[in-house]
Amino acid sequence: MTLSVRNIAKSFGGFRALDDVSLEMPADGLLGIIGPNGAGKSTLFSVMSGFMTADAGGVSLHGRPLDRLGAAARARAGMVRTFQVPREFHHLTVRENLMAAAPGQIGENLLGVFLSPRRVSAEEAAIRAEAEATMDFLRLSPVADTPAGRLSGGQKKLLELGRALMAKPRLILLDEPFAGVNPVLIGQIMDRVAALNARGIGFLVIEHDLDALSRLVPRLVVMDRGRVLATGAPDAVLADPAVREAYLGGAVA
Ligand SMILES: Nc1ncnc2c1ncn2[C@@H]1O[C@H](COP(=O)(O)OP(=O)(O)OP(=O)(O)O)[C@@H](O)[C@H]1O
Repeated sequence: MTLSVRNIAKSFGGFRALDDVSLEMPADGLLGIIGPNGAGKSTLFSVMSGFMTADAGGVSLHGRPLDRLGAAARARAGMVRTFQVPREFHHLTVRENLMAAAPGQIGENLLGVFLSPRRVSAEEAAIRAEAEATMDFLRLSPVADTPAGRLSGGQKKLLELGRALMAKPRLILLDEPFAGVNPVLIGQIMDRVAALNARGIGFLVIEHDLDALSRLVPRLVVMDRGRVLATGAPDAVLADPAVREAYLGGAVA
């Protein structure tokens, strides 16, 4: 089973943010995406997850083209993304944020409440149980009743991962999961991602912390100015002179 990105192009005005980007990975794999600021990494995630439409090219998951689907439908098809700046509801608690992220709630549809109140409350109980299990898995239970706005940077990233998990995805696109996170919580996030991957959930991870990312993923894609510059094992890719030149202007240690 494969995630396949073929010849994606995306321009903003006259500026080509993505220029013929293709990549492929096993849908249950772990792939890192690196590159200098403005390389097009987040734009690629936006196009893949259906938050933006591509000008050309396509994405398929398990051979199924996703291009005609919006973000919610792609999430139902198994692919969800997180954001560089977490998008939690600040005033809601951690538990409420997780429950609000569950897709396809009958209770959201007012008619459903009148037609099948029992189904609505059964569904709410199931979502609540799922939120508890997710908090337990991510070790967020101690802050279950804390408003998300009061969490540390790392806890917010864990909550962002938890909100993605509530959609029961097969593949998660993580945008900078370690940015602004202290080293202890970076270790915890890495550990949880590895545990989820062992259960068969695939990950694409955009990250500037090359040290942490290289420990997490077996394969990296390097992007530069909207194109894929190199692909391979972290050690080999980071030793590539073209990558060193493009990425941090040759200053990769
Ligand atoms: N909505 C938009 N409108 C106009 N230009 C955009 C838009 N989104 C991104 N860009 C531009 O496209 C380019 C790629 O941006 P993108 O955020 O994808 O890069 P990135 O590799 O994720 O960078 P960073 O590592 O800094 O997050 C940048 O020059 C950015 O200014």
